[in-house]
Amino acid sequence: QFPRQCATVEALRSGMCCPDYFPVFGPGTDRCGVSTGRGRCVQVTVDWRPHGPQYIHDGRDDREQWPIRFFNQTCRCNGNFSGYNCGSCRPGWTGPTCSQQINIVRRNLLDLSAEERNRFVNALHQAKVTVHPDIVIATRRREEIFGPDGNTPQFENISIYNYFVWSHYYSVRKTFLGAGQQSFGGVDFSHEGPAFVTWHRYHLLQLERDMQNMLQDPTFGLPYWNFATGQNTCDICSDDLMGARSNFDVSLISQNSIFSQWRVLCENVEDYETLGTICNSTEGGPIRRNPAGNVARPMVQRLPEPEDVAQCLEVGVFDTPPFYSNSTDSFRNTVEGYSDPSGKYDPAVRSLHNLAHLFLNGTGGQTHLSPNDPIFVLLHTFTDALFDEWLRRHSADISTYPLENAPIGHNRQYNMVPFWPPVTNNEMFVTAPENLGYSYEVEWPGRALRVTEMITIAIVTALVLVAIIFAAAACIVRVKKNKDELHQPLLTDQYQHYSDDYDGIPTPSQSVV
Ligand SMILES: O=C1C=c2cc(C(=O)O)[nH]c2=CC1=O
Repeated sequence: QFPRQCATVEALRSGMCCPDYFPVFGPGTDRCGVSTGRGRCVQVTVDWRPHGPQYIHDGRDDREQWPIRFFNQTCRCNGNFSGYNCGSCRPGWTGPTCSQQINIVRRNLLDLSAEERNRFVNALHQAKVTVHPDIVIATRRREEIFGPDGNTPQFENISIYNYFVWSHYYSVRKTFLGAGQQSFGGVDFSHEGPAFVTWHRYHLLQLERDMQNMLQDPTFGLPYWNFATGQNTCDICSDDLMGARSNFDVSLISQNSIFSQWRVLCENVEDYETLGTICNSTEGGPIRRNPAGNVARPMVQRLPEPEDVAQCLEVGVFDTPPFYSNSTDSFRNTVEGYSDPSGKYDPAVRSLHNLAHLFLNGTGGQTHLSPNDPIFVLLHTFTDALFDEWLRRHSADISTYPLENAPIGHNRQYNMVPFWPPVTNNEMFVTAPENLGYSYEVEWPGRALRVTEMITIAIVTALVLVAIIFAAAACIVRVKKNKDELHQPLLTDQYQHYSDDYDGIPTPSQSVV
């Protein structure tokens, strides 16, 4: 959420979070790398436009008009420079002056070689145990951020992967309304609205960049899981990938997988809600996963079909009013999985992204916990690939992305919670290869024909065939007639002339023949 340099009483009191890039003449002398033209410290721009009717507690949540409750000044970087102090590069650029263009390829996990699989699993584990070099998390609401003594900022270190988990939790946590009061759950800054695709896109970009820095490999790309297999098994749940099922407990991961050792973050959600605290970096129990094992809900015992993907990509409008989880004919609500794959909203349906989550049936199926299961990364890269393909096919048409009246956090110009430096939904609504420096190696399924289309094609084909047969018959008749006209009458004529009055000398008409 915030750079370590800004987790101080002074920074919080001043509202300024503009760390030095290289403080040549002491602290505060090179804010945002100003001395080398990387950037400068500016006022934060926030979205003041009205939000939708779902959120009714304005003034009560730190995430409103993000990030103004914490900071109102941030770095604005020039050119391809980026990051909290303009010390890094915009996605798609690398090198000391951020002038080298790169393209990262995100590949199907199942297409990786044994060595690549091993490297990816090890990289995830390294991210799980490596403290984030730049970012710390707030463990209290803004009201209590200075601690019991008013002088101890309540921030903690967190690992790179756990920061990925925590960011998701923070974006979906309920609004605390006071001790003894029920927290308000009608709020979600990353789901059930147009920001679903943009928020999760940035979430992944941030993890990918953190892992590139950790590995010192700017070409590292996150793979994806094509979850649209239509199967009732998890094809990436093997010990060389995301971990097989344990032989001892159906809902645990096999001990041959490193992921059986992972411990989850943000489990005690009831405590946070009643005490008004925030999840911290303390880990709890193991990852639970029981793919296709939810016997109470047969609908979530099978993964989406390839045909669902093909249909979803044909939904032509990005989002539709009320820009929520009951929107119909909305690409966003379809890929998120609250509509059926053709776009029709149906409250009983769970499809695509939602269905893949629920299929996992455990940690990965509960919104406040789901990124604890590393399958989350792969499930979301595939969802992002779908979003990118939709942007390509529909020419990145943002006209139906609402500027206002979307659920809180989802307006086009809203800064996505809890990312720092501020980044709007708008900035992620672009095709990835051209604007964000990554692309997907993926082949999309073609759409099967509908019954009406099949009938139409059959009728047209039959009509064309009949027309061809008629034309051919007419042709044959005409050729035959021509043949008759050319040969038979002439022979008859000639024969008649010669035979009728033949005297050995042809008449003028006979000599022409
Ligand atoms: O982690 C998630 C879990 C989800 C469950 C549903 C659902 O449709 O019930 N949706 C989810 C989204 C998540 O991100």
